[in-house]
Amino acid sequence: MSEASCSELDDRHPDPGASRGTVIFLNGTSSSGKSSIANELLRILDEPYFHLAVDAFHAMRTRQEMPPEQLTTVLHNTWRGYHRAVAGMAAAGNNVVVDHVLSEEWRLLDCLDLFVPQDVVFVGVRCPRDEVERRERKRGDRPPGLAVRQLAQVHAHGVYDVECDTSRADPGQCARLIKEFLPHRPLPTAFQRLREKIPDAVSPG
Ligand SMILES: Nc1ncnc2c1ncn2[C@@H]1O[C@H](COP(=O)(O)OP(=O)(O)OP(=O)(O)O)[C@@H](O)[C@H]1O
Repeated sequence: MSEASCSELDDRHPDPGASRGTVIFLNGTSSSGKSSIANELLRILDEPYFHLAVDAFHAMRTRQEMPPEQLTTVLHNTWRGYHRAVAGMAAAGNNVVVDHVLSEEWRLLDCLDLFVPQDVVFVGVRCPRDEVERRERKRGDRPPGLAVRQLAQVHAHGVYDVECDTSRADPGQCARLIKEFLPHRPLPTAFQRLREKIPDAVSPG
């Protein structure tokens, strides 16, 4: 390729190089209110953000029945692909809101391995047991008991940059708390501290 055509290509595909996106990582059980906060964040944040939800990835999959062993692998690979899609979007300079359920340890290890730790704002989305059960019953589109089964593992790592209790604050208030936190993020971030705590944070997944 000639020098001229190379520079034309560069003009059409500007590469800002060093810039990476911020990842606002919402973690909580099902029905804790993550999607509601993500929607509010996209409404109020000044910079462009993408809400990447794993449900959207599951919805892209073909609908045909498969045997249980295959389904287990396909679900696992969907999660792994989702993590890599988030990392890829952030690496290309896009800001991302992730809503995630860290109900299996490998998911956190995989994210710690993939995401640039100083770019992650790790948000604990807390909601007490009685209230998640009430919401789950009311919405009726999640298997009964799902949120309670996830409660013990989801927050087991114990470290966040910022936390909200959605039984005390509505999604708008939680989103504003996160927005106000963004310009004052102390270092090391929760992801940096977790990588120190778990030095071989390389996913077995
Ligand atoms: N702060 C809140 N106060 C009261 N109700 C809320 C709050 N946040 C969410 N809800 C309600 O709880 C239900 C679940 O909310 P949402 O879909 O945001 O949860 P989620 O954590 O994304 O769940 P899932 O992981 O199952 O998709 C919805 O009916 C929503 O209206």
